[in-house]
Amino acid sequence: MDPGFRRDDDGRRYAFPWTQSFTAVTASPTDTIVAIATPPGAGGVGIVRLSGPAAHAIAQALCGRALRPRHAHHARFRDGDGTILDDGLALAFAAPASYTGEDVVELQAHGSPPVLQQLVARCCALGARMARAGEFSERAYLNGRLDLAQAEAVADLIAAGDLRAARAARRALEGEFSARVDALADALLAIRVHVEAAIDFADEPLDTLGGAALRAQLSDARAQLDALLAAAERGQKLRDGLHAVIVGPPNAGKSSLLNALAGSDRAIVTDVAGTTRDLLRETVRIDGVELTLVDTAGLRAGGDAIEREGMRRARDELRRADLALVVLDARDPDAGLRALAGDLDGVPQRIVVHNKIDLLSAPPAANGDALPASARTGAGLDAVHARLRAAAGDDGAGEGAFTARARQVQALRRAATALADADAALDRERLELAAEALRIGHDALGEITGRTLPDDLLGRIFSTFCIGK
Ligand SMILES: Nc1nc2c(ncn2[C@@H]2O[C@H](COP(=O)(O)OP(=O)(O)OP(=O)(O)O)[C@@H](O)[C@H]2O)c(=O)[nH]1
Ligand SMILES: [K+]
Ligand SMILES: [Mg+2]
Repeated sequence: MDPGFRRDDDGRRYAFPWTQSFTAVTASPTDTIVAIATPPGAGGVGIVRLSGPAAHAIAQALCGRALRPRHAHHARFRDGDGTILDDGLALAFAAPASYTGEDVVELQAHGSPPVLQQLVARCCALGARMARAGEFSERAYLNGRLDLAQAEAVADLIAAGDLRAARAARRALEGEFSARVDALADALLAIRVHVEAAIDFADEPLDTLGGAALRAQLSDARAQLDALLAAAERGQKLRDGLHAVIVGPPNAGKSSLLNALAGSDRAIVTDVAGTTRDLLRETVRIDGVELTLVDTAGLRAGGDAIEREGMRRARDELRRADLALVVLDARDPDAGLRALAGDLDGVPQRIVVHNKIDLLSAPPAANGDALPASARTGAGLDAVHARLRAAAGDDGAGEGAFTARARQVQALRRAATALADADAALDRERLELAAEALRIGHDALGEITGRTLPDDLLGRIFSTFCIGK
């Protein structure tokens, strides 16, 4: 069904505000869910969270008293036979002013796994059921407390590997990303209204129907979408971490560079060409930015069966890389690069390092984009750090990125393609085609915030969250 338009009784199309045409997934959960909200393992405090219509009644039975919303109560949590399971704080929130939009209770007990499990078991005996992964956030989404991009940002914030990723998730959680998607969707709706109206006057040339203004609006929307896509792609890298593969000819110093960047002797270094065979993965943090570095076997013709298998793995890994960190011997970098032949084709980004500059008799001459360095002395490594950090989505300012998931980036790309199609269709005055492309673009944007969402997507999205969130 077309979410942006309705037909009146005479069959004429009219625009229908898309935000209103969105019918929330109407499943209104009637059961009360419970889960341990703090991470597994022992801790000073552990929190059990309840959400749903019976949350307050269950907590009352457990604590032996009624809870006033938004007050901290000291309470003894008792089992069915009156045994004290633990004592702690109980906090109640009344619907709709809670994380999920339902009645919620948080029980803060001692962070002992068996105690917390007993509390959960008691809540279940009193009528709750165990929450599925992500079910609290799913309910928050279903009750309109968060849109989908914000709900995903909650999971991203929890999983953030470093401060920059956390900040980007925070921005998405505060709705900045959603607001930009919504603004763009509104702009597209206006364009759709215009095109649909023009279809009804198909005999007239588009120019007389405000065609120029329409084209200007569309090109504006495309520019906004491109900027949003760039910010989302940067955020996706922050979220997923950059996957950088170190490649180069044997003995160029790849393993030495990995060790220097990781700050520890992870990889075996010898002067024997062909030392590294297996892939060696290392998560490194460069000035607070997390990325995965993979050391690989040196690429060259020949080699024994083990080395050839190593090279096969290296090439395989390179195909999945976001970035190739190419290490060449500074004394003859060109020969090294030639040895890599077509191996670097298709890798989205590369950083070339001319290593072993300590062995040069003269200081290295500027050589294109290549970074002169020495894994042995540490010379030039700052520049390697800076380039890696930039490639990992940190533009220095660190602003402007939103954590984004592959799902969201794909939807933005689909929208961008659709708008390009719409533009091309308008060039040819094919209004029906343009209208259809605009609808596809509009729907793609709606998927990001969850305003237009294929039903099966919802379950898949929330099942990737952790329990208790
Ligand atoms: N002088 C100098 N020697 C280096 C430097 N980097 C690495 N080496 C030496 O070069 C040799 C090869 O280093 P590796 O790190 O094992 O090189 P690799 O590229 O991993 O080699 P393979 O795994 O065999 O492909 C070792 O003897 C290192 O000590 C450097 O910056 N300066
Ligand atoms: K070596
Ligand atoms: Mg090596």
